Amino acid sequence: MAAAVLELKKIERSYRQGADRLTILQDADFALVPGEMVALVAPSGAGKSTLLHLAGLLEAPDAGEVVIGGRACGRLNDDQRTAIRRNEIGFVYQFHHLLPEFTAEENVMIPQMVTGMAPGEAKGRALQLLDYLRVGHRAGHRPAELSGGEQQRVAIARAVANAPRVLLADEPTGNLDPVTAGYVFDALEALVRQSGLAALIATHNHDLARRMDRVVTLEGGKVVPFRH
Ligand SMILES: Nc1ncnc2c1ncn2[C@@H]1O[C@H](COP(=O)(O)OP(=O)(O)OP(=O)(O)O)[C@@H](O)[C@H]1O
Repeated sequence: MAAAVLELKKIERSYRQGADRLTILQDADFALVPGEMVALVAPSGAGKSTLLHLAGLLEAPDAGEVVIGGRACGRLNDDQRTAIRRNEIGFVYQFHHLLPEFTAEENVMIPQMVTGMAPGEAKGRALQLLDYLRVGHRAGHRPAELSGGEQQRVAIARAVANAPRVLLADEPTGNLDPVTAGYVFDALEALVRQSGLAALIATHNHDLARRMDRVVTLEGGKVVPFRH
């Protein structure tokens, strides 16, 4: 089996709630290998977003280690974590979070230019990705002029613009009607399969979850296989 691109090792995470502590993750382990698509299905409030934030270095665990591409991230400083987040991790959220004043193409160019890529090259890759996700014909439009499904496909293109190793998605089709959700998921799946990216996708949609390689859930603070 290929080496994991994302590993969570003995992760602990709890939140203070008034006088109490709410334990979300306790001794949680998880690993994701290249080319793998894993669904994270758990009830609301179970800690899906927390797990994705920890995996994406947006939050730090209370204990345990997040390892990305073989590199333990716990002792890295903010700049080093930001660099890993920019280059190795792509995020897709339930709401697209595209920049409203910029076109679809520009939204996909910006993260590339932040890492120093020349505008011409960034534009070429943006158009290629938008075409691949079947929104190339909408490249010159601003987010408000796009449908929900188109917005999410642009958000996916943006998330993979820097060719990350890991894609983390939090309910990426949660705002869409079932048919549009299916189309957006088709595009996401094709991209993951074609690029060898590893994806962890939180979803409430069991039909989409079944199409992934594995389905996991959160139980007793641990990541465990989902059983029907
Ligand atoms: N910063 C915080 N401070 C205190 N409690 C928090 C914080 N973030 C999350 N929580 C609590 O931790 C629990 C898990 O939250 P999380 O957002 O990870 O759940 P989720 O499984 O993603 O839920 P949903 O499906 O509704 O998005 C919730 O009970 C939430 O209220």
